Amino acid sequence: MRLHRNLVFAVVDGLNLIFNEGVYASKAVEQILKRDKRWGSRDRSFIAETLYDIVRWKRLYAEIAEVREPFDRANFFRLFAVWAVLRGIPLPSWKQLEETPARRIKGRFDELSKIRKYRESIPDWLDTLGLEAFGEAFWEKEIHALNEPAPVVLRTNTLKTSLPFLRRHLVDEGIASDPVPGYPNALVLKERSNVFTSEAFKEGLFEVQDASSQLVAPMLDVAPGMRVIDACAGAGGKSLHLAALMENKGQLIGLDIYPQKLHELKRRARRNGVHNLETRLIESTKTIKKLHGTADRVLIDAPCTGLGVLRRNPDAKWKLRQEDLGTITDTQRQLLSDYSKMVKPGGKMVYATCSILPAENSEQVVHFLKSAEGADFDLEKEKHIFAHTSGFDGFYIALLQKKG
Ligand SMILES: C[S@@+](CC[C@H](N)C(=O)[O-])C[C@H]1O[C@@H](n2cnc3c(N)ncnc32)[C@H](O)[C@@H]1O
Repeated sequence: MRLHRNLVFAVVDGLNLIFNEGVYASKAVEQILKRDKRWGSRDRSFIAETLYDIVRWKRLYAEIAEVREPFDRANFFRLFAVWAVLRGIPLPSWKQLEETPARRIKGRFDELSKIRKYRESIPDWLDTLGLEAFGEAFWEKEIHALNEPAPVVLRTNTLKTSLPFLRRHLVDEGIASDPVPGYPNALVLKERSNVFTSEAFKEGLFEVQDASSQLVAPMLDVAPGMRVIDACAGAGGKSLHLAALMENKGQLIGLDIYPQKLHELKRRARRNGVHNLETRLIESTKTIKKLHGTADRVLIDAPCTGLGVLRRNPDAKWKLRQEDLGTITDTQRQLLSDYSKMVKPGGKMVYATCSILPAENSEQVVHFLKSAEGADFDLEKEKHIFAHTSGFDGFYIALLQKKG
């Protein structure tokens, strides 16, 4: 592999955006890729994948490169040099990369790989937390799996097509995919590709959604004609799935506190051919009070640490601080208490997170069931989904039923 100057410089600029300007990795990649229309798909993949790799392995690479934050430009080139040397990619003789000690890099890598927090490139607090929650053997497997790059998984939009038809349609566009046993609407791409530019996507035949995330909406046990509330709808990954399961019949209400997310949800709903969705911005407690006791089904896809989706958002390892955990669990507790009131007697509620931490998951449900609001609910079933056992994102999904 030959390294091209403008691509490597783009990577360095991307690292600066992420580590010095606080831009999310996904946004930084988007921003950098817009820079040069002449870049082909290989160039784009090189920039995106290298950026994600260096973000994922930041702690390990910084330790090997002997650089400390805040990083300057020279530090970013050193991180890049570590990335290249560890992949056996010959370094060009640019002045930014001269004096790269290749042999020392490999030696440091071998040495540091003996220590989990460096090998898996995670902050100390996260390593301690994982160890306490799961014990060493389980934690090692899970954090290792969470550092693997994630496959691209599609969810067939059954309002518009079927999985076999979508699969054939994608082949016609040069995109090969495989069904995933146990996930009735999922297709996993054989090779990473930018599916957002495909005709099938523009026609709303699929959404990109991890296989574990595709288990959330079916757990809510919805049927056409019901009144369903997606209380933390965001840009609507789960709302769109719920609408498909409801066959566009009944009423689906998507709530969130951010108008721009609901705006994006409406845009996606149009592409998906969803007609039974209404969005409502939560501006005060009144929005929720008006809905008390009215819903057959409520989904609380709660804001969380995102520790189950590190494969997609490796920068969460560095953005999240240990002290954030308390604020996040307080919010989750409050949402369970407030939003469960929207469920009708006899109705059902799903509480879900894309985290693996018990404190955000089963411990929240146990606490809720012991509270005054939770006394009316029974836990029907729960799924603890881990990356190393499922091969997909880490998730937690609990189904609760309100007594009749
Ligand atoms: C895990 S995300 C939801 C993802 C979304 N359901 C999906 O499938 O694409 C959590 C969402 O909760 C929203 N949120 C945060 N605080 C909230 C609150 N107090 N009430 C409702 N939504 C809230 C966030 O804006 C975010 O969109």
